[in-house]
Amino acid sequence: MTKVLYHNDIQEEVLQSKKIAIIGYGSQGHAHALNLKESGFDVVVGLRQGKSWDKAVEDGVEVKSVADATAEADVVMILLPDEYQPKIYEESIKPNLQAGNALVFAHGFNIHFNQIVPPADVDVFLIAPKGPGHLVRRTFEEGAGVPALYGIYQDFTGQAKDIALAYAKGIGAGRAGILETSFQEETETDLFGEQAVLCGGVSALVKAGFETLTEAGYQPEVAYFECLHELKLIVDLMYEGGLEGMRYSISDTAQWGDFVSGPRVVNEDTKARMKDVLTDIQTGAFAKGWILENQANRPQFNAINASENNHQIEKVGRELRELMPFVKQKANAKKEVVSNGSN
Ligand SMILES: NC(=O)C1=CN([C@@H]2O[C@H](COP(=O)(O)OP(=O)(O)OC[C@H]3O[C@@H](n4cnc5c(N)ncnc54)[C@H](OP(=O)(O)O)[C@@H]3O)[C@@H](O)[C@H]2O)C=CC1
Ligand SMILES: CC[C@](O)(C(C)=O)C(=O)O
Ligand SMILES: [Mg+2]
Ligand SMILES: [Mg+2]
Repeated sequence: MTKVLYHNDIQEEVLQSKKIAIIGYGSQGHAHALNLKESGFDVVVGLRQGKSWDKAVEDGVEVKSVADATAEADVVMILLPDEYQPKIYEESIKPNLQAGNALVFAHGFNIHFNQIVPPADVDVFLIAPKGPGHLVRRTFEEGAGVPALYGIYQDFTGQAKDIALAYAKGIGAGRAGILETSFQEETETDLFGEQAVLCGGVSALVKAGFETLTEAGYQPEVAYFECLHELKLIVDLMYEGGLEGMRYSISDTAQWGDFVSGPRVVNEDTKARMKDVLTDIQTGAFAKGWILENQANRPQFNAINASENNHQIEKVGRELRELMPFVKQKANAKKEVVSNGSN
């Protein structure tokens, strides 16, 4: 079995004498900055003036411009949106990197697809949490953590692995498990997971289920609770006990329906489509399309986003969540950071 490292396997001294610049204070940025700071590390956040800057100051974190934070740091973690990283790297990070610094990513996209080409005299590695940034923060505060992958692209100092592991420990990943990967594996599996399963696959499945019920004349509220709201409760059981743990808690009727009807919906045809998605990722076709979409100022992204937000499942969901204060509270907490972080 692949070696999984945990909290007590890792020495953090190598990072204690270093200054860490977290560039960006969005979903991942705020979590890394606050978790590392509370783990005892010396953190500065690099930003432009704006909402994230104000939020970071409010959170008690030292904030400087991207150029100044990079210039004074030994370890520079880029937690900007992937699509903006190359430009900000060229303008403000690259000119301020010094030999022996570490350049760090939470996702391998820009290195793997050659959008950022780092100098030869720095360490380059990734620490990729396998979970949303807001959960990296929330689980850390709860005394738990989100697993992370580490991968070394360039080891100029000979210390890249030790620094990477200390960083992963500092954000709390050692409580859940830290695994070695490569930039290629992380990039391709992360893109595949978010497109085919976690985000794209699940959203399409939920919407198709909702539409099937409402088009058959069932109440949208019933369809919302059945196909979206309850998904979290079912996935929580999978998170805790795998498919077996989920099946332990559901009725035998549900489990039989799971066995006989699940494969009628997701089957070899679906797997063939998943393989197409993976091929587009591996060949770089997906990356090329995303880069071009950004160069054209996102016409398709914006149009699809507007139409998705207008779907009946979203309208009915907004109304129902207003009446569930325990759900609303968490959504608002997330929105506050997201609206401060996203473009
Ligand atoms: N989201 C996630 O949970 C995960 C993300 N990752 C990776 O982590 C990285 C960061 O992603 P994510 O956290 O989603 O990013 P976000 O979209 O949440 O980051 C937004 C942050 O970037 C700042 N920013 C944007 N443009 C600029 C600019 N021109 N100059 C300075 N700051 C700027 C924003 O500041 P402002 O308020 O001024 O706009 C904000 O603080 C990506 O590589 C992603 O793939 C990896 C694992 C999971
Ligand atoms: C699943 C989406 C993700 O890969 C993540 C939260 O891990 C992302 O890029 O946001
Ligand atoms: Mg991702
Ligand atoms: Mg991911």
